[in-house]
Formats: sequence, C-alpha cells, structure tokens
Amino acid sequence: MTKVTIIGATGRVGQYAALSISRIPYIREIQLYGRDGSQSLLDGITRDLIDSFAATGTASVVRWSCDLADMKGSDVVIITAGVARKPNQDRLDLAHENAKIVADLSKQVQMFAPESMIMMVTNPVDIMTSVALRYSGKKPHQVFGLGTHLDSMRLKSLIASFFQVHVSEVHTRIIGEHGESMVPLWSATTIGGIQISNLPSFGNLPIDDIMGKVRSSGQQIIASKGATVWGPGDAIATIIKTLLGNENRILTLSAYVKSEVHNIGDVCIGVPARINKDGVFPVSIRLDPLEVHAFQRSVERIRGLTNQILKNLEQSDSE
Ligand SMILES: NC(=O)C1=CN([C@@H]2O[C@H](COP(=O)(O)OP(=O)(O)OC[C@H]3O[C@@H](n4cnc5c(N)ncnc54)[C@H](O)[C@@H]3O)[C@@H](O)[C@H]2O)C=CC1
Ligand SMILES: O=C([O-])CC(=O)C(=O)O
Repeated sequence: MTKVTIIGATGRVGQYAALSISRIPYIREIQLYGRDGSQSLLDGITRDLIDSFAATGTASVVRWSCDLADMKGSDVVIITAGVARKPNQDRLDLAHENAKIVADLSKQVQMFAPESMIMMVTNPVDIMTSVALRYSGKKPHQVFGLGTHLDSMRLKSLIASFFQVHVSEVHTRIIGEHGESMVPLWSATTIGGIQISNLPSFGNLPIDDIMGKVRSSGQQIIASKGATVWGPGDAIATIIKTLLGNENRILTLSAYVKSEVHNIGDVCIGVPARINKDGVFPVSIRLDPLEVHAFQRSVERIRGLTNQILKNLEQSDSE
C-alpha cells in the first residue's frame, strides 16, 4: 500500500499535484490535508478527483481530512502549505512567515508519520527543506525539496527549442539555489548524448538570455496567471514516481549536502541526487572551476540565510 499525504491540498499547487500523483499506477492512497474551515473545499476537490479517476480508470483512493493524525502510515508527506509570492516579491521574502508554518508541520509529521519521508515544496524551498530537516528530526536522506528540478526542466525545454530536438534528447541540470544564484551546469549538458560544447551551433546559444528566462520564469507566470501550477505539480509527481517506484534516477533536488560537491556544503540546496525507495542521496561530482565558484557562492548565500532563519525560529521557540 503506497500512501502519499499532501499538506496544503486546498492550494493551487497541492490540488494539481494530487491529480498528477494520482496518475502514478502504484499509488494506492492520497490523503489531502487542509486546515480547519476548509472541509467544504476539500470535499469538492475530492469529489472532482474521483470523477477524474472514473474518467481515466485510475485506481487510487483519495481521502480528505483536517486532522493531521490521518497522515499516519504515509510513505511520503508533501508540504505545499504556506504563503506564495506575489508579483515583484522574491521567494526569499516568504522565508520568515513560511518557516514558522513548516517548523510546526514538520514536528507533527514526525509525531504522526515517523516512518515517512518529507518532500518540501513551500518556498523558499532550500531554506524550508533545512527547517523541515531540523524540526522533524528525520535523517537527511528522508527530507528533500523540489529544489532546482523545475529550473532544470525549464532549461531543458529552452535548449530543446533552440536546437529543435525533442526534450528527451537533452540532459542538463541546474544546481544551487532555487532562485537568483542558481548555477547551470554546461559541463553536464548533452544533446543526443553529445557534450553541448562539442556542437558547432553551441557558440550561437544565447546563454544569458536563456538563463534570464529560467531565472524569471516563476515571476513571469505569477505576474500573468497568479501562480505556477502545472510545472511544479508534474515535477512533484515525477519525483514521487522515482522515489516510490525505486527507479534510482538522478534528479536535481534540494537535499542536505555535506561535502559531495568539491567539499562544499553543510546546507540543503539543489544537487544531483540518486532517488530510490530508501530516500534521496546526493552524488559526488566534479565540476568546472567556474561552476565550482558559482556553486560555492550559492551555497554560502543559502547557508547564511538558513542559519539566520533557524536562529530566529530558536529565539521564538524560547519566548
Ligand atoms: N519549490 C517550487 O518550485 C514551488 C514552490 N511553490 C510554493 O508552494 C507554496 C504553495 O503555493 P500555492 O499552492 O500557489 O499557494 P496557495 O496560496 O494556492 O496555497 C497555499 C496552501 O497553504 C495552506 N496554508 C497556508 N498557511 C497554512 C498554515 N499555517 N498551515 C497549514 N496550511 C496552510 C493554504 O490553506 C493552502 O492550502 C508557496 O510557498 C509557493 O511559493 C509553488 C510553486 C513551485
Ligand atoms: O516562482 C515561484 O514563486 C514559484 C516557484 O518557485 C517556481 O515556479 O519556480
């Protein structure tokens, strides 16, 4: 029996993630959690999902609850709860408010679902992953965030469009912060198995323009339609499928990195990680010197902000 709980299920990302996850064949139960007062909305979302299951022949069972105890027995608890940014806000502007929400929820996940893993979506996702790790008391491989997986998919799509190839021909990744200091790994980018810099047209690739589009993608979508929904929802489902299907794929997630990347780390941040039924395990990699430098800057920025947020939380815990 494979059970996934979504905390934040009445939100835009939580709702679509539930639909996308329900398409994974071996997911048997999806538990939707919403705060007290959202009973009617949860009931409506559940009925709508059941209609969708009937139309597609999906075998999953979906239940809703306003009682966190009902996450008991979950394999993974996905947290999408918290505030989302408005146009012209940075994801980091949400850190203070969301940290309190995530710290409280993470303690409860450990209380009611001690065996489960936690997947963090709430922004700023790297910092929230560290908050969840600290407050749940779980092991590092059991707590991870969506990280730069979605950014990597956005870059993949733009490269595929430039070279006019199917997205499956492009392998690339972005590491570091899910935000301004993200680092594209051109050294790890291939098209049809060929290192991108060995393609004659690589010189024409508008790298700055492409990375500008990746960095501002969330902002642009929020400005025009209010929220990013289908991109993150399907990215969440890919990761859940990889994890619970024991696929051993290497995806770029926010995970606690100790020293796997050039001895840089001691924080949760986007890195390539092996994902299987036991959890998420950062892989040891070697990068180009410029990429190492950029990753180091990104890590230092996120580590500094994370430590500040954790200190603030400790202070409010002791008040
Ligand atoms: N990491 C990533 O790539 C992405 C992260 N996000 C983040 O996911 C989060 C959710 O985004 P949306 O679904 O668009 O927001 P939304 O406003 O539509 O939904 C927020 C959800 O959180 C719940 N919530 C708020 N405060 C809560 C609390 N104190 N306790 C329990 N639940 C609470 C709400 O009831 C609602 O279900 C935001 O922080 C957003 O920035 C969104 C897209 C991608
Ligand atoms: O931009 C946002 O606030 C939501 C998000 O993280 C994304 O879609 O990359």
